[in-house]
Amino acid sequence: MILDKVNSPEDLKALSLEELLVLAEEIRSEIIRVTAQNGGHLASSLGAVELILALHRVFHSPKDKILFDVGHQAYAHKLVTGRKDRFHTLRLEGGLSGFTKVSESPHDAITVGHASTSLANALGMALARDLLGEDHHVVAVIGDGALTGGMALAALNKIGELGKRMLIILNDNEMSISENVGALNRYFKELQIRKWVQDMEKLGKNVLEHISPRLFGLVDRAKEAAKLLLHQENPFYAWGIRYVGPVNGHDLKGLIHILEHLKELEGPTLLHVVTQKGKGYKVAEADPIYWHGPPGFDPKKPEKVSKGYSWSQAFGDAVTELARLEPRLFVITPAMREGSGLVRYSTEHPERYLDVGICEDVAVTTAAGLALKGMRPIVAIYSTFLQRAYDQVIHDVAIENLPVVFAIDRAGLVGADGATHHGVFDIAFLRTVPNLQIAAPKDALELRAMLKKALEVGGPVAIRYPRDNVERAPEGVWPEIPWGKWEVLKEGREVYLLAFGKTLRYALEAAGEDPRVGVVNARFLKPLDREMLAWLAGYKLITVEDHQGMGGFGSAVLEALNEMGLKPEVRVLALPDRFFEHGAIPSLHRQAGIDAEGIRRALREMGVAPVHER
Ligand SMILES: CC(=O)c1sc(CCOP(=O)(O)OP(=O)(O)O)c(C)[n+]1Cc1cnc(C)nc1N
Ligand SMILES: [Mg+2]
Repeated sequence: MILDKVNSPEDLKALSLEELLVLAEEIRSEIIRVTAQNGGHLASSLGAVELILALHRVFHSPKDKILFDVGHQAYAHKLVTGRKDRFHTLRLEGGLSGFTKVSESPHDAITVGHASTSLANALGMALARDLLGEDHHVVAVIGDGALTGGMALAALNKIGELGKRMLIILNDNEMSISENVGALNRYFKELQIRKWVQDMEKLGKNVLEHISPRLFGLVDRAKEAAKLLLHQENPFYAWGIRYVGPVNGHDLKGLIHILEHLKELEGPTLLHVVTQKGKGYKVAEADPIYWHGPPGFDPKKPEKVSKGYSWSQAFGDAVTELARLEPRLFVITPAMREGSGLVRYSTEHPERYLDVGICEDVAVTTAAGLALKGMRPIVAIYSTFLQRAYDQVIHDVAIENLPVVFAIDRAGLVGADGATHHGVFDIAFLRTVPNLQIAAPKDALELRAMLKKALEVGGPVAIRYPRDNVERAPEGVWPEIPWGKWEVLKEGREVYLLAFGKTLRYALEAAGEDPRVGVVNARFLKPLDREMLAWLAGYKLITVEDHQGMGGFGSAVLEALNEMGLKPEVRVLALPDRFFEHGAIPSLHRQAGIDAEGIRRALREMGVAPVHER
């Protein structure tokens, strides 16, 4: 295999074009093989193979900095930068990250997972390069989806003003996870299909190539110049950035040729590259949405697998029904229609659905605008991505106590996506915000009850639920829920376990039939159920949460007990003050000590050893 000869990007410089083309196919096969075993971002990485080979052929990483936005499309980059022998460990505990990661390789210029950060990072590196008198290239690869993020657009504005030498590669496959959105995306599409460009293309190819390649070359350059000229309305010009393209992102020879030229240019240049998401694997080309991030599959007979009924689907089903009952309901997603379970809702209620693109800040503040006009918006958002809209939650929603519901999905440790995607800070950063209430349902029925009640109680309400499957709740059932009240699931004589969401299952498992150990579904995190807490203070207490310990649920319980002058023995089981890497969720919970075994350990330490151990 050619790949066997590639141990660093420099090895690519010695390969012929034919060898590079063979290598591209070998890399595709390896990406399919390992993603089939481990799961991962298949379609994005297949679409970026030629682009990555061309970049590493032309530039000299790690001296030249090649940044990948989001970093999920960089499997080919990992394979040609000395990690092919570990590639089979992709996204596995202790194995390679599914994204680029500075600590993993000197070729990984940035640690990513969240979108739209590459351009500001690139600007910083270019500024430092020039200040330090260094001479290297800075190249940022950003997808059309990531370019919908405000950070990216704001960085472009600054990059154009400062005029630093750098190359931005817009990897345009017209897809985010779902179909991409936004006016820029529409413009890119138009650029690709602009009639006259197509006609010129056809004319150039069919007629001129036969007459004189030299003349064909001239016309080609003339076309380029004409494009540049006629694209004065091209937004990148407004940003002060040279725009080149669109070019075929799978034409390895053409990419190398154009990159060789562009690397010599001064100032910021954007090369618009058109690729196909899933390129080279029929099922992924046909359905880049499902094959954006499939779980494992049979590479010979790739079929979609159902991952079971998830909390996301339970949420999607609930709001789809709720919208029939509440005409003011409006659901917003920041580019996560599938991930948030909103495909059905978006089909049934298109007029009250909005995908704003990868811009969580816009999602939250758009919801504020809807609420100010009397609507009842729900922002469907992953815990980790809500971090992008923290000020908007405070400034645009909470200060005016607006009725916005935050349906926080992926709350807790999320597994193979790792540290950039774990949703383990939301309780801490939300519970300090006045007016904002926080709840965590124990099952799909309680989720329905909370969503419906949240629309009635008014003010901002966050409802958090984990990345997990859940038992489906019957349609049409909307149970009442005593707002702000916890519920005792099991009586206990000596100690009570206070848990919610996913850790409730561990608490019930640890308590078993032991009459000394009670279990409380502490489903309201703000406000806490102080009345029940005062009663519980007569027992030993263990709080359990899939969240950072600092500022989490346990902290809130300790603060409340202190304010009430109550001093029971309390153990807080939560994540320690460090980041958790990627790995299987049960294993991560075990490491954090928040699973049933961790609870039993705490019970032993409190002198309540499990019955069979006495
Ligand atoms: C991995 C992940 O979490 C991805 S990949 C992706 C689509 C990116 O589209 P792009 O066009 O940039 O790339 P493409 O896949 O090659 O088409 C999204 C929305 N997400 C979720 C997401 C949401 N919001 C933020 C801030 N960051 C991320 N990463
Ligand atoms: Mg894309």
